[in-house]
Amino acid sequence: MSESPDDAPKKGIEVPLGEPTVSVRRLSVHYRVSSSEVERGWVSRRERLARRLGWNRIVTVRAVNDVSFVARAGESIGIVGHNGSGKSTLLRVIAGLETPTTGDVLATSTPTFLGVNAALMPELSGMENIRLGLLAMGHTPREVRKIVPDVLQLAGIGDAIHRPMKTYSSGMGARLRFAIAASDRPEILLIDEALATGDVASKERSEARMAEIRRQAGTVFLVSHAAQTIEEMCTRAIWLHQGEMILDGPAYEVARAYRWWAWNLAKGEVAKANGLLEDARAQLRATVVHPEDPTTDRHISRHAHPS
Ligand SMILES: Nc1ncnc2c1ncn2[C@@H]1O[C@H](COP(=O)(O)OP(=O)(O)OP(=O)(O)O)[C@@H](O)[C@H]1O
Repeated sequence: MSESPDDAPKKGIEVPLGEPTVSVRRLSVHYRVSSSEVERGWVSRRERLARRLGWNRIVTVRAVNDVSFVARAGESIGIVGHNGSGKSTLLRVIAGLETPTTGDVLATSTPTFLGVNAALMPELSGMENIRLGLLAMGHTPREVRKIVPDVLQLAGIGDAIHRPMKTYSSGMGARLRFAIAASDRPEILLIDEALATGDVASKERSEARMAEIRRQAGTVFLVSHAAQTIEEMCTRAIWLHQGEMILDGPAYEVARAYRWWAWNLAKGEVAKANGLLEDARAQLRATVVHPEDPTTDRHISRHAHPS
């Protein structure tokens, strides 16, 4: 963890809140996997012994565990947490790419998902990928011609746009994917780490586009390990830890709490870090809004999952 604690008070981004767009209700995603596949996280003594003896048991990984919240138009929500905390799984369920074990997600429109591995073709040039991507998003060839200059400007990768994508750096690829997905100014945009690799200029363009989506009463979700990215780009943040929601609040507050916890953990101050987790949980319990409350989701009718 390269980040250090920053105690300077931050103002954060403030936006007027609109109607609910996404409601996540008591969502859990549990995977049943062979014990030898579980590499990360805590392993019991019994499990260690079983592995040493070569026994293979089926264990449950609680990737997301009983998470609830309501997102509103005009919000950009950062999802922050350590490796394996459930960030990508949560985003995939909101995108409708994965079915939850229990709970559900309601959304006012189908979210646009922008993953690090969004399917672009490495052999084709950036320009060809833009055209194909836009056609795949349902645009007509005439619309594609109109939209391409906007995507090129947002991607900002110059002449490299005519080179095969397999020659791009991960940052260039990420910017291109963001530019294609954001060209639609979707009502609900889900981004998985794609912005973390950009340089300063591209980050500013991405930030401006996210602000524009927010102004048009859209909702943006951004998954990142980097508390700073979340703080700079989001209005609100959710901290996940081992699948559990630890804190939900203004991005600068959550980013600061997360950073302080991660810093203590990195310094080996485990007891202090555990205490900070407990404090954050207590704060969440004191502020939580229950999505079961009919007033919070009365405007949400369509299920996020196409099936
Ligand atoms: N398809 C799967 N089958 C089994 N376990 C999975 C699967 N997908 C994710 N997991 C497990 O679920 C947990 C959460 O994974 P997830 O990728 O959502 O975390 P993350 O916070 O996005 O991690 P990272 O920051 O490392 O990308 C991890 O323990 C992971 O190993």
